[in-house]
Amino acid sequence: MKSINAQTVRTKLVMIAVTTSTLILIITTIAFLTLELFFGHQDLSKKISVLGQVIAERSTAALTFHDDELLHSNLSSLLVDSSVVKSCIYDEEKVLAASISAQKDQQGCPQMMGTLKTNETSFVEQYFPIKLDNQVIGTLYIACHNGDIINRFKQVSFFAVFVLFGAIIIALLLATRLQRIVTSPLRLLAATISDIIQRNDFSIRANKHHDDELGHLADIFNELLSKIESEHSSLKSSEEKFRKLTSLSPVGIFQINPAGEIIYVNQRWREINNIKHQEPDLQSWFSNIHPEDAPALNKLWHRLVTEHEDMACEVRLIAKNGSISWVYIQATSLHSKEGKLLGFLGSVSDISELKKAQIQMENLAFYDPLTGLANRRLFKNRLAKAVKSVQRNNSSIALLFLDLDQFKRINDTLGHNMGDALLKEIARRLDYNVRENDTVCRIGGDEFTILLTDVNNTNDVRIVADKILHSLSRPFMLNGQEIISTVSIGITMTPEDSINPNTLMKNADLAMYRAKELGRNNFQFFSEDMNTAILHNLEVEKELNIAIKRNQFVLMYQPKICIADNTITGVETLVRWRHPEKGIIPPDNFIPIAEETGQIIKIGAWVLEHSCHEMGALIREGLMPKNAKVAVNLSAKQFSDPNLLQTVLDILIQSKIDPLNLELEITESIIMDDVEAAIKIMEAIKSKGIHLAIDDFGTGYSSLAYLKRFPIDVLKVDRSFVSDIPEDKTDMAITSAVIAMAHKLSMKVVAEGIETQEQLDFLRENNCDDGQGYLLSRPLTLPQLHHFLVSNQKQTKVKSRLENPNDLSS
Ligand SMILES: Nc1nc2c(ncn2[C@@H]2O[C@H](COP(=O)(O)O[C@H]3[C@@H](O)[C@H](n4cnc5c(=O)[nH]c(N)nc54)O[C@@H]3COP(=O)(O)O)[C@@H](O)[C@H]2O)c(=O)[nH]1
Repeated sequence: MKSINAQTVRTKLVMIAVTTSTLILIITTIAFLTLELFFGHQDLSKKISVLGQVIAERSTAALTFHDDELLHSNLSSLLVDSSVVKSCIYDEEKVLAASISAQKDQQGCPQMMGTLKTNETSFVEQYFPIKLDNQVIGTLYIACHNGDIINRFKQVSFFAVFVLFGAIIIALLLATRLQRIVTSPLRLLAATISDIIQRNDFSIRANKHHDDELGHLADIFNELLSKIESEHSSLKSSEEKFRKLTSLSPVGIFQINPAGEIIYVNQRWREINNIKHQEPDLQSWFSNIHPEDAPALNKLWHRLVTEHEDMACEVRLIAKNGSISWVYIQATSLHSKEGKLLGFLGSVSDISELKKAQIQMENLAFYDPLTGLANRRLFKNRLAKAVKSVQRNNSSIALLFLDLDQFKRINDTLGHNMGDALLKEIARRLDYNVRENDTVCRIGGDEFTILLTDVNNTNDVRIVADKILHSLSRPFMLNGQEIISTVSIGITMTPEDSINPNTLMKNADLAMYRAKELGRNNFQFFSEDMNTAILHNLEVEKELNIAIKRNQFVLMYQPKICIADNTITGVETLVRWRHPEKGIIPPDNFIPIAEETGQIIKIGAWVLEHSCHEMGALIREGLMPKNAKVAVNLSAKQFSDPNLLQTVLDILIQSKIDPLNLELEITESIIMDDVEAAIKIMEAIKSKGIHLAIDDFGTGYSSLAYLKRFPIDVLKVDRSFVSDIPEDKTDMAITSAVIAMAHKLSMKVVAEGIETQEQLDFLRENNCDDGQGYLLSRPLTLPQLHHFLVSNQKQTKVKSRLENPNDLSS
């Protein structure tokens, strides 16, 4: 038999209802029957009491007068009542009269008063004192049989049991009916729920039958369903969104359950990991990770799984065909509201392209894209590290600073592509000539640096530098063309020279300049005197500032003479610095410093202004021919100064001379520095009618192709060619060729540094236009020039008179 808890609600309801009703009925019946019994007895007692009192009173006289007959008659009257079984009258002790119902009494009256008490349950007995004047003279005993009461009780009990059973049956029927009222809505609710579950349809609603608590329950249930339905639909739609998003996602998405099994991956994940159809599993996925990246990933993964720490890392995946791709894996743990671990969600992105770009960027950041060598940044980095290690290991390193000689010329004459090809080849040769531990770097343009580590002494470095010079001195074959390129190398050593990377760079740079000064294609070790030179230059710079402010410059004028007729064609202005303590300082001692510091702009303007002013005065005074020219040297910085032309024009206006009276001398090397830009500047100057001269021609590697394009009026043959005439036949040949070539290009030729008559004669024979040199005149101060011009004029007149005695005008 099932326990009550295991019973259905229906059974429970019926059982409870029936049991309750039965119990109530039984209790009620028992109470009723008990009362029935009790009241039966009470009625009987009352009846005996009334009868007893009446008979006791009526027996007083009979007893007083010993009237037995009356006593008997009184007692007999009692027997009229069918319930009275016996009645007796006693005097003090013994029975005086008795009336006994024959059918009902078996024992008769008790003989003695003392034995009157009895335990007889089937009788109701009472004693009544018979009094006379308040004196008990006897006792009336009445015993009634309770058989009627019992009979009645039995009948009532029978009826009650009958009613009880009837009531129980009715209760059972009603309980059955009642349980139906209660359980059928519940059953319908349960059916609705199972329907919803089976059909997974949250739009189904429970029917409400009555407006009672169950109806309310149906309402609440339906309300709950509405909520679930809306949440379900929003869950569905967000799930749908998630599915769509993940299917469209360019990122691979994966989900892992707490047991570590992959339970979801999107299409992109499959594509990235090259797992097309098979069920994805974590182990085989991780087995594709590059062995070098696996430990880091495993560590992070372990932390994710054990400590639920979010992870992100970049790893390489190896495909079946061996190709490698970079992926970025991110993962996080998922928890329920209660904090229970639900699993892990992660993403995988293919970052191969990004990595490629990153590597390229890194390469760009640290390597020279043209040559593939380390760039300045990487070099500085390595130099700083090397210097530190030198300090730790007591070793030595050497820093070589290389600058290609005349690279610009190659670039300009042969084109940038050729220049690039040359740089690449030079880079290759440099790299070839050093050890693997050494660093070769292109720090920009045509400048390279080399870091030689583990150097024992300067001899080691000499050997490398020699190797490099030798290697680069071999001709380069580029695009079928043979190119010669040399390099100047400055070398500094650490810790001897410095342990500061910046100072080392500066040292090497200085040494390289010294190598250039010493004729290029050589190497020089840094020495302290180079630093001394720097300090000297700084001193000069400071003093030049004062000189500019205090007008400490003076001009010298070196006349230019027409070689054919010895007439003055003009002067070249040569600046001097009249130092208050050091005396006259020649331009070579301060112009390069002024050029480097930019002070040349102010000094140059001052020279131009005074030159033009004096020339104007000399022309106006008639000491100079109207077409005479004052030649002013322009430095590189002046030439490229964007304000140059305006400055010159302003000065021409102020000094009131014609542009034709001004000639600007530019060295060949200035022009060759940036040919195209130089041509533009020269054309602008030329367009204003100002003459242009190439100074020091023959030293600056300009080619004929370029010369043709230069808007030049005068070509000044460098002193170095003139000085060896007539000893050096080559110089003579070059000088005559230059004169011829210049004439072909409609240029005038001025020969510089004429010191001997032979030189002058040679130049005259070769049709050189003008000459300049100590033979003709040293540079002169303004008063000296005045004197020179005056005496020259006189000489010219005398000579003219001698040659043309009839000409009165001269
Ligand atoms: N940018 C500027 N440069 C200038 C200026 N003034 C001069 N200079 C340049 O300084 C260099 C040296 O000039 P200087 O010491 O004045 O020497 C000049 C002549 O004195 C010297 N010269 C002339 N004739 C002879 C000679 O027969 N023999 C000989 N040994 N030297 C001689 O040559 C210098 C002039 O040369 P150049 O300019 O090439 O014609 C010099 O390069 C000047 O250009 C200035 O204001 N600005």
